[in-house]
Amino acid sequence: MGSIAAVSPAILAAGIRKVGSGLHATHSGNSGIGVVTMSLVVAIDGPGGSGKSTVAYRLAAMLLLPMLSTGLYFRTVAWGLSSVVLPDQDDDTADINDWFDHHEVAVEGQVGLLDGRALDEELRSKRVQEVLAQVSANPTVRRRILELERAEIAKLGSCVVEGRDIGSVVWPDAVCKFYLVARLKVRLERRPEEGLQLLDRDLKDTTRYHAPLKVAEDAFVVDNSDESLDVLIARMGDLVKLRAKSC
Ligand SMILES: Nc1ncnc2c1ncn2[C@@H]1O[C@H](COP(=O)(O)OP(=O)(O)O)[C@@H](O)[C@H]1O
Ligand SMILES: Nc1ccn([C@H]2C[C@H](O)[C@@H](COP(=O)(O)OP(=O)(O)O)O2)c(=O)n1
Repeated sequence: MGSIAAVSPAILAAGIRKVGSGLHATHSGNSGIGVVTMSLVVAIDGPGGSGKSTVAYRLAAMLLLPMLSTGLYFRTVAWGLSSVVLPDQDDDTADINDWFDHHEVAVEGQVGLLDGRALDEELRSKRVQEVLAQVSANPTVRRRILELERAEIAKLGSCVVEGRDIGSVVWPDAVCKFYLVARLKVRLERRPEEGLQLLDRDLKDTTRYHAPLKVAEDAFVVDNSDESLDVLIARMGDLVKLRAKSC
């Protein structure tokens, strides 16, 4: 694990432990022999209010890559499931599989799509906030969303992906992994509408049995409490380029 706070990208790069190439060769074309393209996935994980979406958006723009906010899958499913069935953490129910079999969940930009209907403000509603942690802890929900996330990342090819378990579970071979943190006071100030519910979600996200929020062992921990976004993005961009070159 590294820290981005005070050291230069070159030193940081030397401290990275390599677990995979981070570059995936994908074949396109019906023959199976088609063009070989290389993809570069950047993973950004961290707790709520640490700045993941903001940083992912800015980093993706700088690197000219698309971004994917995986929290939107969980919020969209929480919205859909909350009107049907509330899953217990360890409940691997047929009901949930059935729900997924009969509904189409997708993410496009910063909106979730449920059966083609765009959900935006709904995803930050009280109804979603109340069930989000419970839905996110359910193993069936996680398994079904994991399939969607991986399919979307494979489709995008190269992208910046943010969430809770991207570097540890969804895409462990990401070329560069960041784990964002920010002081609690700062996070609460940045998320006034959520208040102390943020703490509750932190606790549930980090202690759930399936794919808990944790720092991947080869991730850079980035403190986003005080640094300006411009400085942070420039450093992170340098690191991604260094990592991509070394693969
Ligand atoms: N370095 C920063 N300086 C100032 N504001 C920031 C910084 N990083 C994030 N923010 C702000 O904090 C809020 C929460 O950030 P967000 O990206 O939504 O966090 P997350 O996706 O981790 O929940 C947003 O309003 C964002 O503009
Ligand atoms: N990769 C992910 C992304 C989100 N989740 C769950 C857990 C989170 O509390 C909710 C909402 O995620 P989201 O990224 O929208 O939340 P924040 O903007 O970080 O507060 O979804 C997850 O379990 N795994």
